Amino acid sequence: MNATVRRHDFADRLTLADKLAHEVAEKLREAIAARGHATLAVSGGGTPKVFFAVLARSVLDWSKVTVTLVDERWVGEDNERSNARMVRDLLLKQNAEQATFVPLYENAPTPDDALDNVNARIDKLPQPFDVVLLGMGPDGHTASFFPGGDHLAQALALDGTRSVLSMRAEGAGEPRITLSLPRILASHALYLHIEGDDKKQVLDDAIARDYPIASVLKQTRTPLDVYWSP
Ligand SMILES: O=C(O)[C@H](O)[C@@H](O)[C@H](O)[C@H](O)COP(=O)(O)O
Repeated sequence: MNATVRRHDFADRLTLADKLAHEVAEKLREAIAARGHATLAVSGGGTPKVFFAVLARSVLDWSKVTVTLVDERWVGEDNERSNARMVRDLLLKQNAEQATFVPLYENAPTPDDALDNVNARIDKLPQPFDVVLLGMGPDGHTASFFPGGDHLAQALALDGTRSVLSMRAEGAGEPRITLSLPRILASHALYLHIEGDDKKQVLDDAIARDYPIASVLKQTRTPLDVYWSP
């Protein structure tokens, strides 16, 4: 049996960004109304940039929202590849400036040196998250679940107990730190945001080719909403 997967296709990326921001903002408002607080875990990379800019303008009580990352490249915020830098530059602006940000990176030589600290930081956040947003690479990775990753099996183990793991892989560039699959699936709402025909094809092929994203498609814990535009 596979996850419940709902596909939402849009004519262009701006329409997608608008609809997804509207949906996510509503989930955050509902969480605040129900629990007094909301948690949002976002992905890095290039795809979410427009969506972040739209979401940042959403009207809600951002002072009650905690934002963290699904994964991070092990670089400081002075590096253009830092996902934290992108989140600060694009999402934590305008109304969303009031949100609290919990980064995965800290100033340590390797993700392994910081792993206990980062795990403790993430474990302090409410579980489940209210909203988790995933992206996907052309190689079928999501979060930092890269094909051939050194901790891929541990990260994908549904009975794993660590929230955060380090990851090194040929396709990853620098060492990474990533939430585990069970920590990602512990979410009231789970989205995959992808753009382009190439990524649509990768997603369609994912289970047959056993790409890492297939682990999200095959689990039965958490329904997945896929937002796609050309
Ligand atoms: O830090 C990262 O690289 C991400 O969190 C990663 O999982 C991303 O979502 C995909 O690589 C897609 O990246 P693009 O949107 O740049 O294609």
